[in-house]
Amino acid sequence: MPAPRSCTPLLQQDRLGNGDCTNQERLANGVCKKRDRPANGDCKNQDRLANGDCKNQLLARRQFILQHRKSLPIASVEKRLVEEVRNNDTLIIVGETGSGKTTQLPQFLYNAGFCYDEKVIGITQPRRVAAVTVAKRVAEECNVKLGEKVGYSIRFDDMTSNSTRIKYMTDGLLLREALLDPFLSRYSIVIVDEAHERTVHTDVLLGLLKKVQLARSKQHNIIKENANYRENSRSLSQGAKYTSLKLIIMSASLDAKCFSEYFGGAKAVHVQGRQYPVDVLYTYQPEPDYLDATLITIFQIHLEEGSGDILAFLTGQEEIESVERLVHERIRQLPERNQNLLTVPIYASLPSEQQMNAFKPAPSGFRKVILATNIAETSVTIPGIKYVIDPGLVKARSYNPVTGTESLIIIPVSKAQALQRSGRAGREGAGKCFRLYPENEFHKLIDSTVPEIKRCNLANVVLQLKTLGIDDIIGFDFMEKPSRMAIVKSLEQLFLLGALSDDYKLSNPVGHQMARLPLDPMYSKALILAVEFKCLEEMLIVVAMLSVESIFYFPREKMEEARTARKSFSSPEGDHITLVKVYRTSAECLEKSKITNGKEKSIEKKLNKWCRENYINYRSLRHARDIHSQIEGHIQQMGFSLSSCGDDMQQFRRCLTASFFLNAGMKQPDGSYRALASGQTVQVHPSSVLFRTKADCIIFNELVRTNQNYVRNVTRIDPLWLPELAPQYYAAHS
Ligand SMILES: Nc1ncnc2c1ncn2[C@@H]1O[C@H](COP(=O)(O)OP(=O)(O)OP(=O)(O)O)[C@@H](O)[C@H]1O
Repeated sequence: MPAPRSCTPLLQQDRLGNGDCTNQERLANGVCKKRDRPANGDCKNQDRLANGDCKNQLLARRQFILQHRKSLPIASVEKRLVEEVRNNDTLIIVGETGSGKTTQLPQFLYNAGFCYDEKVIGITQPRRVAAVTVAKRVAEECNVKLGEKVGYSIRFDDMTSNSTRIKYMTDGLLLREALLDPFLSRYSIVIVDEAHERTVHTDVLLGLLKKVQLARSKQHNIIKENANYRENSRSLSQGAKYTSLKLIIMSASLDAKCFSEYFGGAKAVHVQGRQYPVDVLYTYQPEPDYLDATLITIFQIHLEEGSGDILAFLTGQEEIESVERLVHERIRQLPERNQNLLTVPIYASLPSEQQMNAFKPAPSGFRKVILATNIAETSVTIPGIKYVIDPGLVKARSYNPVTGTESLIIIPVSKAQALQRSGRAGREGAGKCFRLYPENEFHKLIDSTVPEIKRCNLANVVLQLKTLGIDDIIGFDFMEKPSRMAIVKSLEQLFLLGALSDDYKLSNPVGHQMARLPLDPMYSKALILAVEFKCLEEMLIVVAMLSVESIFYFPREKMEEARTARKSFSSPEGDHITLVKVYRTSAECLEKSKITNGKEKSIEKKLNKWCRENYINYRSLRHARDIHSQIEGHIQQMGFSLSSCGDDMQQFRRCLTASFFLNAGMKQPDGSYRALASGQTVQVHPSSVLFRTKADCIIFNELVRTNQNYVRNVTRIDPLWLPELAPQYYAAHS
């Protein structure tokens, strides 16, 4: 392997202009001082707390945080912002990345008395990792234990208590809360942060909050009027419950006008200024291989720039893992003095405690490079990051309502996303962002991301809205309406899955059960049906394993060994049963090591070793185990009992057919398949165990579009099962 090239040609906007990025004088300028600062969390140990040194460190840390808060741009407009919130029921706040919106505004509002009558200020984030890390930071700033005054709540992890008044959460979680408390009566204020991301949850939440806000102010007015006539204490206390709901929409890169219009001309305010500058650099030419360009830039920074950690944005787990391997290979070729570079991955399907590794400081003398998907794009502050590498791409969902197929495709980021990414540098000092595309390409990017609601299957959204009692989906006040065709398709799908009655109402128990499970409707249906087919144990494993990215991995240099290892798990019936085998064999390995050595760490080590030997992705498997136990909890709450079909895997395949019948394919004379629901021609993906042995009829879980249409996670079925087990679809379509 050749040593890394010294420099990808980069042109610094504004300041440098000449594109020379090897000039040591310039590079020395922004040396990060972060390691001089008191380290976070240094004083956990109680013994050391008693020690005066540590107390001093804590005091210094508090002082430092206080100073830091005062220096944030938002600090100078605290009074004005509080006044604006008092005077407006809905407010839109736009302020630069790092100006202090997410961490400071909730504290301003708490101090201004908005948590009267034990009300809560709720702040939603599109991503779990942001909700958790920001809550931790704000708890530290408030000098309280996390879960007391300041807490967070995300799916399967609730760190709040009765005393929590500032609550960070995912937007999906607030939607689920609305199912139990349609007036969101615990909240005095809801802040929808990073609204520019326009995730499907954000968009549904905005529509719902608009309704709740209206309903709450109506209730409030009625109760106030009643209370004027009779000093009735009961109606007064109800009045407290139904005080009007304040709504704040926030982002650094928001089209304030369109949000304002949606909220009936709501006022928009701008918070000026940012704390530290970020220099943005571009390449001279488009980069033909963005992964290679990322690698080169990582080493260019490592070898030529001053201290400070690196955050590189990639599109998914597989990419992150392959870049991670390449970085390790190249580190080994460097002189020993330069080998002080660590990699830390972070992506959505990584277990939470492993995600948190990205937030831990690198050991002294080391530089860390965080390889991240867009989960690290907004809201988060990763201490130590001074350099951001942005290849300008993102993996996004795309949906074709005509064929009913959803796929993940790699597309250029929007300007808003590019801005957010560069905003991850310059949070503790001046930073640099290396955009791996020419500057003119930046100007061609779309301003903001196309809302997810316009490019995804809406079955989940529709089921959620129906559960909230919203029956007229087409008439629902979406900020941007999804296409009528997409709505109709999802209503049809839910009807075929048995969630809706023939007048499209959520009037049967299956629909309610499906809505209770936090899964895609087809997966929920598979679990519910598995009770009948007596294969819930197997289906639960499959659902958990399919919820993570790539269980198997095939390193380029050891492809043959990896293939041989996979063969030992392969089932001739297909990928689903293969996944069951992997899960069960790994569970046996765990059991064995529990018996021989009960210590948690060494058990995990054994599992890790077993995974390496079998070319199984350890991180994915751990995540699948987590998901398995979380869904098992739901299933138990719903009163289902786990039953296994034992060796009768036909039962299991029949159950798959009964639930995933919309994803069936029939072999064509040329060896390709015809997807029966959409009529598209598809190929079995090379990663499937059925890639070579072609079955006549298959069920698949996923359709991926690259240079052609591939189906992944495939199982062989008997074509006669389709009309037998899904007559509602196949009898009608035959
Ligand atoms: N976990 C943390 N550790 C260290 N510093 C932090 C942390 N969280 C926030 N900060 C500091 O507080 C500043 C303000 O962060 P905050 O998230 O409130 O900004 P913001 O305006 O919401 O930015 P964005 O739009 O990027 O979310 C950061 O630039 C950083 O200096």
